[in-house]
Amino acid sequence: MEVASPDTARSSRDQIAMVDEGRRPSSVGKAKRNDSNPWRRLNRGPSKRTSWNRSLSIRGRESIIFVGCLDLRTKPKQRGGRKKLKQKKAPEQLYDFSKEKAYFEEVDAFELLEESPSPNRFTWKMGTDYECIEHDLSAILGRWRRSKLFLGRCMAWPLSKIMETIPAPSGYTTSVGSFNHGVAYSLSQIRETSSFELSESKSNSATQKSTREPHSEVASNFSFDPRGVSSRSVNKSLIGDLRADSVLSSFSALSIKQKATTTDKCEGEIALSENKACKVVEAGGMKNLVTLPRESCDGESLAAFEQLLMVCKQSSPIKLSEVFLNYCDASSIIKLGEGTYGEAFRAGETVCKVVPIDGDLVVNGEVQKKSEEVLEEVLLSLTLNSLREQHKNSEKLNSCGSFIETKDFRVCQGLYDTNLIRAWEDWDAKNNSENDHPCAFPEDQRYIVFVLADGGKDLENFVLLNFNEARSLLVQVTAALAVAEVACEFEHRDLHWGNILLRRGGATMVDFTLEGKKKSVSTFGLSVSIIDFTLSRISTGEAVLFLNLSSDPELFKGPKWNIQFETYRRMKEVTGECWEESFPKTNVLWLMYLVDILDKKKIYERSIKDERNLRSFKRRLHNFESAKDTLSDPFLSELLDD
Ligand SMILES: Nc1ncnc2c1ncn2[C@@H]1O[C@H](COP(=O)(O)OP(=O)(O)OP(=O)(O)O)[C@@H](O)[C@H]1O
Repeated sequence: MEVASPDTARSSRDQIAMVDEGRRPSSVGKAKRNDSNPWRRLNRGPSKRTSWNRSLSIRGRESIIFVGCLDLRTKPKQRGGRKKLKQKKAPEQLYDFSKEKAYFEEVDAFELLEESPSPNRFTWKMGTDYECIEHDLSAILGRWRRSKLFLGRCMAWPLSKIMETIPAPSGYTTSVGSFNHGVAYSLSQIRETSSFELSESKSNSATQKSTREPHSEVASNFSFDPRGVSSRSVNKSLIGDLRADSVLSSFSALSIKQKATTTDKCEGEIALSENKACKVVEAGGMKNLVTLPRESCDGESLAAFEQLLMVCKQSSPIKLSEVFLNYCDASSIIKLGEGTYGEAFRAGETVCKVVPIDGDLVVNGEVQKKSEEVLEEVLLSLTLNSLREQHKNSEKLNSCGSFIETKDFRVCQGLYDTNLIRAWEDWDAKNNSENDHPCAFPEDQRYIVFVLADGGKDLENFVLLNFNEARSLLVQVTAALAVAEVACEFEHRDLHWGNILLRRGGATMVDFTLEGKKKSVSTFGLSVSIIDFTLSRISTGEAVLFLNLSSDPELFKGPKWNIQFETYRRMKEVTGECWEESFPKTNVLWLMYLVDILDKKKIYERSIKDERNLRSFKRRLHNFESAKDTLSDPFLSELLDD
């Protein structure tokens, strides 16, 4: 039982609400600890966040880039019951890498400092409500897309093709046909000479490299089931004129694990180095493990990290304190809330969400996000921001202002700032944080800071006054989802009550444009902001960004009685686990969840008739396939002005 605290314009009587304690991984951190919750007690472990509430870092954001008929996604793992994906054909022809080569040369030659003025020299663009920094979404997207394309194409090759790209010493040929045990090839890159050496090893347990140049580093390890393999010649030259080291640096720039099929019908996995080591590769019942030297790892996140720096217009990471000083006095910083990944602090009129990235330290029971995942989240946020920009331009077909505005991003490095620690501890004393103390971060810890507009208080902790507010909330959320659905096939996929922020005192009407039609919603003084796009799916027009939720089975194992977990399970049914495809019905599922929350978990002034209307709306929701469809329901459309 939780006594909800009064909000600015709350009614005179105290409102008491039962609080739903079972929550999805990422929202656990938003909840106050409640020892009466049996689920929590069951899972109390040494770490504050427990295994069931682990979430996204083990999944990793994925993306598909549209290139003609090429599908450059990483293939999802096949599991029992999963719908087969429509596989687009891998390119039959060898790809012409000249453009990508030119791009990487351009990147190599790129002088960050030129494009990265110091933070003090930013040009500020005055928005209607607050200042924000201009981001060139298409340039960022283009840069990201080119690098993904390059990597995707390299990885789209069948294993046999990759083998053919390995220039062996003249006349070097190997036959693998007669082996009846595991075979692993280690591809060694000798930087000094820009040439390669293929080393072969045969072992039942672990790969042993038979030859290794003193200056070489293992860039990747191929392993496959040798059964059925006849023989293979590897003395082929590289494709086109692409330099071999470019191919390898692209391999090491992202950690990708992908099935590859040789022309000899044997299957195997290409495992690329991920921090410190190549993955364990299992094929044909064999396990092969290759440990990489440290140097090969640092390059791995470089491409994404450099792009992040570019997005932030930085030449190098800055200190956390430098970011906050842009917005407020250090002493005025207060912590507002926490999630599995981020700590949200108020800094003046903005909210800075600090997310540790790229480190080895497990934080809040989670592996830290990688630069490449963050980069895609940045792209997603900017795409949603563009709906706001369009909002200012009345000519646009689809626009709305209900997704939280991301004003800026910053890459930081160093110890957690003392003022942030003070704010963290103050919050902990009052709210009993579920997150790890930030003192644990090492000196070289990197962070991404999302500078956001202040959206107010989350629905879980906000006290609604009356049915009009509840209804307006539903209309505003549905309208925002409908606009984003139509504009960029957006699905939030995690719209629990911690991710809807509310504040009072705004305009009496909010406007949006849907398919060229301008509409307004009565707010009854309440304005809604939707946050946290970590699980969201979006199509930027050139790529689909999504998260393979099936990589984290825990997400679907929450208690049966919990509507939030039921919603994840329903999403799984609706999508058939094809998370990359568009299923606007998932937005409707979250609207059903919201109606349930407003019906069962929130207390506010409402009549019996209001309750009946809300429940019959919920029943009708089953018939809708998208938020856009839902908007036509009279329960919502009565609050809309054309
Ligand atoms: N723009 C904002 N304005 C006000 N409060 C915010 C804002 N962004 C985040 N918060 C607060 O911080 C909390 C955590 O934010 P958020 O959900 O984005 O973090 P997260 O780590 O991504 O969460 P998750 O665990 O869901 O992945 C929110 O529930 C909210 O209380």
